[in-house]
Amino acid sequence: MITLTDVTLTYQDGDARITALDRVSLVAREGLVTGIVGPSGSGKSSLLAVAAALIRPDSGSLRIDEVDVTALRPREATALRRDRIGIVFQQSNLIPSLTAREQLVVMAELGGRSRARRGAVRARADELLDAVGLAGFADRRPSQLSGGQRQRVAIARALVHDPSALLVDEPTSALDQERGGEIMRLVALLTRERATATLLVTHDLVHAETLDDIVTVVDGRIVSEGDGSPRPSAVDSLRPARTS
Ligand SMILES: Nc1ncnc2c1ncn2[C@@H]1O[C@H](COP(=O)(O)OP(=O)(O)OP(=O)(O)O)[C@@H](O)[C@H]1O
Repeated sequence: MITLTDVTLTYQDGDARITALDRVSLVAREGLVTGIVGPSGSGKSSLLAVAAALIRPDSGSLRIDEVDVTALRPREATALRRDRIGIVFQQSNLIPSLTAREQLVVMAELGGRSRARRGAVRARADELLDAVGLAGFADRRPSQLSGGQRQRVAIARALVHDPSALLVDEPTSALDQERGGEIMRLVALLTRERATATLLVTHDLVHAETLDDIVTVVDGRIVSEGDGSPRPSAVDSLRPARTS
């Protein structure tokens, strides 16, 4: 579960300060995708960055499950980010020289796993690539994959440490509508299967049926939120996705 309580975030802008988030509170529950929508510049990415423990807010708190992240020392926050938080960026941010499998193995080894466990790490990478519809693509480099496939690798990579929080920033922005829909359904399916609390920023609602809950941000404030319970259409629309 991700819990933001009364979060305010400002940025220095010359002599002035911009308030990007203004006393924002929200709860994202495990097994559900909470969509964050709102106009450009409203604070969506800032909200995601705070929830990912990438930016510390000026005030208010972030909890991941039972842990108050805002009370942690920087090193503890880094460890928590690695172990409990998976992040998927707008662009897939893959390393060009690595194969799909290696992208996941490198992420797994950031956790300091020993060589003795290499076989297990590789098996885990292949299991995740299979889960995102990329069985058979493990040896391809990013340049040998389509945009949708690259985004699938990025999603698999975010799941390597079996996170409880999954944060996804505009995953469809580089894709056509059909591929974008496949990625959104995949995120929804994995959210349920792996019981992640998923926060997903999107600028449009074309694929709204894959969201369980929708939070609207305007001028750094939440102006509307759902009731936190799954919408029937979101549950019904899930099917195992294949490669795109
Ligand atoms: N590093 C920064 N320094 C100063 N101001 C910033 C910084 N990052 C964001 N802002 C400002 O904070 C506000 C919120 O920005 P944010 O990127 O969170 O919005 P957004 O809703 O994600 O926008 P978009 O949909 O265009 O990506 C905006 O006014 C933006 O200009």
